[in-house]
Amino acid sequence: MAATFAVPQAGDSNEADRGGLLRWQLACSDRTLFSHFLHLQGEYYHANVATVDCQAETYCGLQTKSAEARQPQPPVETKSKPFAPSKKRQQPKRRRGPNRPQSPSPTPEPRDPEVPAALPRIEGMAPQLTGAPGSAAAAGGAAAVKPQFHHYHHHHRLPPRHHHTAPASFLSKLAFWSVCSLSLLLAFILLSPSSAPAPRAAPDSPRRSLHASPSPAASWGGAAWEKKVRASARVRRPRGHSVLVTGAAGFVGCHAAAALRRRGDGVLGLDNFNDYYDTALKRGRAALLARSGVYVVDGDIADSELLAKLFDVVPFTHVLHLAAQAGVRHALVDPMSYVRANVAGLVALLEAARAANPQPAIVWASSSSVYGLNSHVPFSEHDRTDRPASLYAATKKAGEEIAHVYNHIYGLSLTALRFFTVYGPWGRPDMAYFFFTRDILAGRPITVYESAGGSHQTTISRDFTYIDDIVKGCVAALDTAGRSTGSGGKKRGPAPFRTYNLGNTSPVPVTQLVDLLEKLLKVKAVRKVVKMPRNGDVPYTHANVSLAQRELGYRPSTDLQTGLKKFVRWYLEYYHPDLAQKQKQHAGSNGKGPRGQNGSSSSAR
Ligand SMILES: O=C(O)[C@H]1O[C@H](OP(=O)(O)OP(=O)(O)OC[C@H]2O[C@@H](n3ccc(=O)[nH]c3=O)[C@H](O)[C@@H]2O)[C@H](O)[C@@H](O)[C@H]1O
Repeated sequence: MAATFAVPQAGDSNEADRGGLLRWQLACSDRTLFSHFLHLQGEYYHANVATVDCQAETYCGLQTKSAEARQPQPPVETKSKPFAPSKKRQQPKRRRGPNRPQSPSPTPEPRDPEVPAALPRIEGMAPQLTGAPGSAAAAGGAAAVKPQFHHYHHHHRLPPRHHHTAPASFLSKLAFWSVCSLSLLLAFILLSPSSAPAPRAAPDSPRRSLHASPSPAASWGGAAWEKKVRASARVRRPRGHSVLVTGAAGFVGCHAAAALRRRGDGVLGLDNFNDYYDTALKRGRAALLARSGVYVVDGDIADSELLAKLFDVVPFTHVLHLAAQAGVRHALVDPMSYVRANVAGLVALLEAARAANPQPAIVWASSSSVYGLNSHVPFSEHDRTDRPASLYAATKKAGEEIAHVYNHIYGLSLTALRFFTVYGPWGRPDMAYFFFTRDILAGRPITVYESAGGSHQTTISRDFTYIDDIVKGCVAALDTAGRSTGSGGKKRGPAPFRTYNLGNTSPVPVTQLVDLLEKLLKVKAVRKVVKMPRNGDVPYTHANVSLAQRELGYRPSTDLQTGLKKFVRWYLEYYHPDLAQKQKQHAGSNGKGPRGQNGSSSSAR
């Protein structure tokens, strides 16, 4: 801890400061040194109060305020005999009370013989405590204690004690130092980096700091583990794929892995189960996959050793790379998590893939957000993507460029899919449709953005795309991906490099999304309409999917109302089974009959 304490001095020009008892600054904190301080305070209480009065201040790195500005003073003779607390306590008490000289003297007061006894300790500590090069205390303990200090300290700062009886004076000093100690302790606690509250997400927000959630399954390797990996990746249909799905415990990942597994592809999941949002939801998705025979390895895409091992154990034909740091607005909170996952993580994966033998074809999740400030609608793959509006978008755009490098140099087959606001059962709690549902049910207000004006758009709209349509697009992209051509780390010929929009092609205003949720939940939303802040959001998205239609046979078929109905049904069953039961009964009594447990045809259940 470099701590500087400034005590009003006789020479100070600022009278107001003189009146202050103690001014201090903590440049940084260190528990060890603070504990020294506490220890020294203990010494103070054991020692003669008047004697150690100055000494204790010096221990703490107390400096006269504006010390450098004051006139040079005659040097003070200090002895450097070793500190001997017990001896010190035995020494005769210093004069105090009415007998002590009262008037401030312009000449230095000779140091009390008791004071030097403590100086060696002060000398060793002061530089540490003050840390201010050239400061009086930093220059060396006792010499830094200037004569006026004593004058002011004894005659101005605590004048009343001179008129008290000895016990009263002792008590007042005790009280004074107690207050000082408590203030310092409080300041230490507040300013200590370790105890300072970590940046937290807003209350009830699913977002938290991004850390892989600890799990007993987080270790990997060994014969049993390899057996599980092989079994999960085993292909069960003729000409089926063996697919490594990264982000398999994520929203799109779990649906896609389940769909691939259903048709007999070999699927191995990989996920680091980070706590960007509720890890229980991720574990729930992984548990569903486990029931259908898909093992999700608990590991990080940035773990090159793990990736090499996986490619060593399984000759994957494909990688569906969906692991990423998602969310547009969260990039304001934790920008580095986007760089780590979407840039460094992607490179780690591509490195492993290019070194693998055989090289897999890679299909990966880019985003509609790469269109950024593009105003040419509907967004086509040929439109500009060089004006991202968020760091999330920028990292996805960077990913597209990085992918091109690996295609160009190593012959990796690469397909980027630009997803447009995907929603559905088992969705992401950080997305608006999800937390709007949660907040509407809880009776909490929701913030609905409206256009900030100035653009040709008047309402904020999204091309909301249902999860089943996205999964179909992913599977089609895997099925049509040409082979990677590299081997032994060298390109052997040109390999496919593709980019597709996967959207719904019909943008819906966010206000209409809320209308639909109100209807489905049978609860009126408390809307707080605000101008869209500059948080990375764009006012409007609309996919042109003609390329995906032509080359992948992609045809989105779920409108927002139908998709939201499936989402709401799942949400209620998952979070509010009692409410779901009531709705079912209500629907039954209206002659509609009970519905299935989950409306998603590609349900991961
Ligand atoms: O397709 C993408 O590329 C991205 O889609 C998704 O981003 P978005 O389209 O922004 O979805 P989402 O957050 O659900 O906000 C929806 C709407 O609600 C508005 N919105 C949002 C919050 C709020 O409090 N109020 C509000 O009106 C908001 O202004 C917006 O108009 C993915 O999260 C992202 O990872 C990425 O994949």
